[in-house]
Amino acid sequence: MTVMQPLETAGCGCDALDLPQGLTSIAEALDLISDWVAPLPDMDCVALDQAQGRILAQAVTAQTLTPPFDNSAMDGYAVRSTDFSGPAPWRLKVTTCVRAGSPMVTSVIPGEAVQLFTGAPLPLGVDAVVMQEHVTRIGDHITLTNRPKPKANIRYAGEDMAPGQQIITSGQRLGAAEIAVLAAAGCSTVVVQRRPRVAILTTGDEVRAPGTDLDVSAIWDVNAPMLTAAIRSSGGEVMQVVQAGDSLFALRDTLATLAHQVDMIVTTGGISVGAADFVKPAIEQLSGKMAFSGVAVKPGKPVSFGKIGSAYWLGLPGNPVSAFVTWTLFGSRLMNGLSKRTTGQSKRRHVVTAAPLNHRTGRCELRLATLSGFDGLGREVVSCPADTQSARVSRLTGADGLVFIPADTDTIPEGGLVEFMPFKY
Ligand SMILES: Nc1nc2c(c(=O)[nH]1)N[C@H]1C(S)=C(S)[C@@H](COP(=O)(O)OP(=O)(O)OC[C@H]3O[C@@H](n4cnc5c(N)ncnc54)[C@H](O)[C@@H]3O)O[C@H]1N2
Ligand code: MOO
Repeated sequence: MTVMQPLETAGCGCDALDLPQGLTSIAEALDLISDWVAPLPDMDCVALDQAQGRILAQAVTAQTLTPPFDNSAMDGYAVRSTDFSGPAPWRLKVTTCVRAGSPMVTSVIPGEAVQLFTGAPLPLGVDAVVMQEHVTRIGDHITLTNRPKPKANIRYAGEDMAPGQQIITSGQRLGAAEIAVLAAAGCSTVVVQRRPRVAILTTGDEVRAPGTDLDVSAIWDVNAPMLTAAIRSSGGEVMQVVQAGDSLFALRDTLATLAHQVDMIVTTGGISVGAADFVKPAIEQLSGKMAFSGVAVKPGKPVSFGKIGSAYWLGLPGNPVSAFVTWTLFGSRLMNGLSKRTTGQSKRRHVVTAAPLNHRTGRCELRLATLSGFDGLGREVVSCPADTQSARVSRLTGADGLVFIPADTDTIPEGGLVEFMPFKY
């Protein structure tokens, strides 16, 4: 067994004092998001078949026994273990047959057995079920050569869930497993957190909607479709997707309008130091508040977070890989905070590298990584084919997650230990 060191919470190294001035460390930025975000108070009551992906708002307690009655776990014969004294073989008379969904047979007397199908209610007086493969049946008699163990192949009432038992805590995201538990407990509806309402605002005079013709120096909008998908899969409701040019006044007015309509605005682009980067000046004109402006992360250095009125604002860089990485890191923290999600969040874990990784010190680098199996010591191995290029979107497919190369590390040798954050969890 390999024992790895525990992960440091601020293990990316980007909080070191000698690192880029004015940038917030990753750990501090994540803490600021958690500190600033107040969970949405509203809840919805939804039918169980509409609950997938929603966050449970109230713990659920079993109201009844599950299973509701003692029943057979096998197709076979219900018997009384007291009938098996003396030497084998033993011969019993089969009096009747009970199927799943049939009424219970009330009595089985010594020397008799009842044929049961899986799920059929157990008759009174029996204490074991013998699989039909383990008996010889001739006419209405069965012969057994092995003594049945008491309680064999019986599912007892309440052995799965008992009244008063908490079966699922609040804050869980409902997937197939949780929905199975709720269905077994007889819940037809559940109380879930309201989905965070999100607006996406992409900036850039050069950005065009996919499907339109590109004139000279124009590019298609990658960020809006990508973020629409990412926000929906983190449980958000995309209310508006707006494409704005690089104009301070247009951005200011659009942000002001959106801030009244949604819980959260995600912008992309226009937050660096260029003369046409107007997102922060627009927020300043709206008297917005800034929690952090720039993080010691590569890619994604300009990522920023604050509030415009009552709406949260997450400002992602324009480069699509930077926007993807910073959404993965910070956007999901924000969504989880808004929807009170408490469990199942992306867990960073240790893996080892398939080849040496070189890195320019200064910012913690999040490099796209592909899981490639296990080494001879049973440790999970990742490959990071190339350093992160914030505009090379094609590398996103095939990546399983992000490897953290600490800010102050210039080389990680082959087989070196690194933190890995999976995209799917
Ligand atoms: N002098 C400096 N220049 C830059 C710095 C710096 O520190 N000093 N930082 C660089 C880094 S790092 C990043 S990241 C970018 C971030 O800039 P912005 O967030 O202001 O983004 P834009 O300049 O608006 O766009 C960057 C890039 O991305 C393309 N883009 C924008 N939106 C989209 C979209 N929706 N879909 C696809 N591509 C998009 C845009 O055309 C630009 O090529 O700044 C560096 N510069
Ligand atoms: O911080 Mo930027 O995302 O490296 O290109």
